Amino acid sequence: MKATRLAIPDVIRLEPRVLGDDRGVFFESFNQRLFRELTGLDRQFVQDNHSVSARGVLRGLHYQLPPNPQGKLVRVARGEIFDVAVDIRRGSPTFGRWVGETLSAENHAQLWVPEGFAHGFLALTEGAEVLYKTTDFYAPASERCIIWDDPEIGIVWPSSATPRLSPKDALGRRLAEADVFELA
Ligand SMILES: Cc1cn([C@H]2C[C@H](O)[C@@H](COP(=O)(O)OP(=O)(O)O[C@H]3O[C@H](C)C(=O)[C@H](O)[C@H]3O)O2)c(=O)[nH]c1=O
Repeated sequence: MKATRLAIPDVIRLEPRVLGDDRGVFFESFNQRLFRELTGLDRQFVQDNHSVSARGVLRGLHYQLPPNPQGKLVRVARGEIFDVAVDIRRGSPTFGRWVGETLSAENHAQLWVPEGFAHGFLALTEGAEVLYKTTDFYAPASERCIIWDDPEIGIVWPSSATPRLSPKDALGRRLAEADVFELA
């Protein structure tokens, strides 16, 4: 497993060791000890999520506020997504900045999105299957949404096509009006 801290260092790209033989491949998609050794984080994951998206679907930018903030460990089992994390911790030197990584079934890459970040992805292939672990349970009352194309954030999505959004996501707030985290 390899860990790479991105331009916002709290967001980490992880790449598992892939073992191939004449039958196919095997890799440990999650290992608590390795995760702790590579990230220095001691997180317990309590929920696994699985979504399937048509090409052009954009889910996000979502987050849960305290008392139910969620760290997410995201990977792709089929197809490809552009996965984005936005720092929404007021007081952070990278507040309002974003990082994005291409995650795919082929590259096996994963993204650790910490609590305090909004998360979203654009499905780049038909039927993109995204699996992710979360560090707290789903809490709709704590959930918030920031609009995907907020000019203040300026995410450069890898498609000029208008994405397919849920009604909820289409009504996402701009960062300037959103409830955000306060960096301790
Ligand atoms: C997130 C979640 C949703 N649901 C129910 C609520 C709705 O009836 C249905 C679809 O929910 P939603 O439209 O919020 O799903 P996504 O748009 O994929 O939301 C997720 O997408 C972005 C990328 C995220 O980072 C979050 O994990 C999450 O917000 O599943 C549950 O029952 N449990 C859950 O944990």
